[in-house]
Amino acid sequence: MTELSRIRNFSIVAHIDHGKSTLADRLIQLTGTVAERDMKEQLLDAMDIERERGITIKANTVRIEYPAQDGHTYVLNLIDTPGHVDFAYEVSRSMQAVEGSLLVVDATQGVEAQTLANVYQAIDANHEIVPVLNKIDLPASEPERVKEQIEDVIGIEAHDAVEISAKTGLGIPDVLEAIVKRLPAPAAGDPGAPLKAMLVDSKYDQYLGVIVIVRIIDGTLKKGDRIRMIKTGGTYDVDDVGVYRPAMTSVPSLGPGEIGYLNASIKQVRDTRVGDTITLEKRQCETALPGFKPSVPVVFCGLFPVDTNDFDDMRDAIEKLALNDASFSYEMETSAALGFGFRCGFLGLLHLEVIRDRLEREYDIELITTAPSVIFHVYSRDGEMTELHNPADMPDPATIDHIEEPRIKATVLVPDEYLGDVLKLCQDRRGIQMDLTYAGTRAMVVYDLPLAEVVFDFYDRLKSVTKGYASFDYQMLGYREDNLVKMQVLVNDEPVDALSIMVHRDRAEGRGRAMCEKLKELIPRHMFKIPIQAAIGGRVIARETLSAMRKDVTAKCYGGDATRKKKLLEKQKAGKKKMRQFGKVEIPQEAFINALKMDG
Ligand SMILES: Nc1nc2c(ncn2[C@@H]2O[C@H](COP(=O)(O)OP(=O)(O)OP(=O)(O)O)[C@@H](O)[C@H]2O)c(=O)[nH]1
Repeated sequence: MTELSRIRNFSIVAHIDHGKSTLADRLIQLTGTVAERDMKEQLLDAMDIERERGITIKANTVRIEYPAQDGHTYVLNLIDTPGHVDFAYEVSRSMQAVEGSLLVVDATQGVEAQTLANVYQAIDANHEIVPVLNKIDLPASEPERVKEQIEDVIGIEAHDAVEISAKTGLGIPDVLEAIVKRLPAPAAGDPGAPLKAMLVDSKYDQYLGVIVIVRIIDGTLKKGDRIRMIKTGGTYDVDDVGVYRPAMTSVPSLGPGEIGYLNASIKQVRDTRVGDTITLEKRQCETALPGFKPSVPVVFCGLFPVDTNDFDDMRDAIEKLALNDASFSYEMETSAALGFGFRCGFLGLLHLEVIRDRLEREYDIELITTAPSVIFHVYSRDGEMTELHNPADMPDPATIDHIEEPRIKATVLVPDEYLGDVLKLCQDRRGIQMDLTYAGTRAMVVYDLPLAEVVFDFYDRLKSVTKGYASFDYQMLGYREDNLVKMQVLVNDEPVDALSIMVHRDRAEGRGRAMCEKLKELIPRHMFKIPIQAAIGGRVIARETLSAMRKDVTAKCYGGDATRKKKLLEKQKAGKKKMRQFGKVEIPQEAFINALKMDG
């Protein structure tokens, strides 16, 4: 057990790409926590998707031993937090487990939307905060300007910010000293008291089962203890207790102030709740840690196998994924158009992408993803509210009194010259401006927006209209009534349920027209004429006609060119695999998503 005054627990908060993972790597490297030859970039980002996209999805932790200038050796526990908005809840939980934060800001970029969102969470958790300006090796870096910006926008002292380059290693020793000198030691706990530990995070290990990250408040945790999770009520025998250095290393026990892992033959991540209190079965602590909210899915979409024969494999894969991701929900869904599949719920769009990628990659299943949607609250005339997860389940409009939709508070930081485009985009998405302020040459715009207008392609559009210079973050505001209707699409007079969406009445015609035009381009011609219509209830509001095909694809290859002909036919065949049959019409997979994209 380490003496409390020699422990520092901290996290690193930053906007995506400002260098959080690179800094963590340097801290680990400089303290010799990992032998030089084992050093690979971004040690903490384990999953492939994380590596490829350079984003941190799941929080990780590492223990570093640092001999400080004062002659004492300190134990530094770093909790790496996810950087993306979808995982804000995990960030807020892991913040509770530490006392301080390094606020990393890219000195060439300055404060961004997620810098703000994350630092406010650190402030909420009463953290001591050390600002760190990264990337000062770059000629474009402006540390002085960014310091001023941190003071103006965030409102914390920044004149003594540590200036570093996580890439070259410049200034890293100063960061270590600042952690020891400027961050507080953990509050005193009683090692003899009944165990009280916070469940910070849990993850699944292929060989070891569920590994739980804990922060000890009071008492001592050791191998052989029988523990109880207060909220879930589960009891387990502890097989191993240890710390990440960053490799898992067993220790005899963990005491107050310490952060480490426990392994207790827990079968699934679902059995653990981030924020739960862990105590001993025999000697329980009197009070649990302050409550936590379970993370609830906010974005829903249907996932269907392209090849209906893959359904059983897909069910197995989804069940496996769900065991280890408590924030992902699913239920079976049958679509007249797409057959058997699943309606799945996610924390946000990135989460959706991650799960879809994993299904396709790790389990080799080709998927059709229907348009993401949100949960609408549908109030019937007799005052009852039902949650609508899928536009296809919309009750008879005659029975509906009104419909409410979730709204968000979106914060966008953007250089001046793109401000006009951002305002237009938000306005187009039914946004209501709440605030507009300036921080240097950047504008900070706050909008009240319907989540439904954001989940689909808002972020892509924002990036494209601002050439990637805008940053974005959001939080839920609650539900509000609006004039919402369900719009259906009919192809060859048959409704395609996977293309049904909820839209604002005033926008229905525009959206309907755009979708019909898109589908006309996306659906290949057939031997017959195909009407494509958008309708609200029984009323058609937009219509296009796809004319009949005149000649087959190989017609223009005259007799001789056999290979070319074969290639064309093969291409056509491959294309077929990705098509779905709707009545007599085949619709290509990409049509389901592309038809819904809203262009400028
Ligand atoms: N020139 C320069 N580049 C850096 C420095 N620090 C990080 N980078 C680069 O910036 C990019 C982003 O760094 P990451 O460490 O992945 O950023 P991050 O904040 O961890 O990103 P997330 O994990 O997605 O939140 C990488 O390409 C790094 O190589 C630095 O000091 N100087």
